Amino acid sequence: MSYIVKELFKTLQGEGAQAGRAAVFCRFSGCNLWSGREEDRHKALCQFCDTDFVGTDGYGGGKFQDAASLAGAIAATWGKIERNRYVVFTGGEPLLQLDTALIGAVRAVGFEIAIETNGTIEPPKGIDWICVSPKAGAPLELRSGSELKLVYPQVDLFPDDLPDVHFDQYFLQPMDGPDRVRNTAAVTEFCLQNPHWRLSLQTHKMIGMP
Ligand SMILES: C[S@@+](CC[C@H](N)C(=O)[O-])C[C@H]1O[C@@H](n2cnc3c(N)ncnc32)[C@H](O)[C@@H]1O
Ligand SMILES: Nc1nc2[nH]cc(C(=O)O)c2c(=O)[nH]1
Ligand code: SF4
Ligand SMILES: [Mg+2]
Repeated sequence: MSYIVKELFKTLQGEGAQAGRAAVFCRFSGCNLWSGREEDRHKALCQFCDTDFVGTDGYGGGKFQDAASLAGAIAATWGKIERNRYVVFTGGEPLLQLDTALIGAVRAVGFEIAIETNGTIEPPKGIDWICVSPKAGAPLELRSGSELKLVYPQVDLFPDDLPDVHFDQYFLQPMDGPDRVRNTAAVTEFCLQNPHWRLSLQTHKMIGMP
């Protein structure tokens, strides 16, 4: 299977429980909840996306013919350090492309594997860290995993509206955009009143990391 990748870069995980950890981010192109075109945003199911995932023109992006070649590019992006190898598959929606072949290929070169997903697609086996970020109006197929990271506020999707979910950790992430400051204050207050939820800040944006 070939893989269409928007960008491939080394950074620090900016969000959630693994924030601050060095990682290679493999951003797959394409999403099932928005075309990625601005002219479509107003009619998309997910309308608040902060990411360009269209095409293959980002840093390290491209079409990779097979799992071995993409795993090789991920390993080259990480560099020679052997310890704590960590790759985060994201997008776009990574579960449109991530498969057992790629999971096996990156594990074979020593990587711990994480995913950032909107929770609408069942993942293949073998992922070490599953971060699910539900979207209002989209079916939530994935109801368990390592962390649930809910962008807040979303119309018609409140933290306690998520029935029958079983995650190890629960995060609220202020929606970035014109109301970021107000949204951050709202998340802070919500977490003070509901202490099983924790604040997730997009720290990479604060320190100028991709
Ligand atoms: C760009 S998405 C890609 C992965 C997957 N499609 C998803 O939605 O989880 C990566 C993370 O950024 C979050 N995100 C997207 N737009 C955001 C925004 N405007 N403010 C805060 N977080 C945002 C998503 O909810 C998700 O947790
Ligand atoms: N540094 C950094 N951390 C991230 N955590 C989730 C991200 C994403 O876009 O999936 C992301 C990202 O784009 N950059
Ligand atoms: S589901 Fe994720 S990648 Fe798709 S539009 Fe929403 S935030 Fe962006
Ligand atoms: Mg991002």
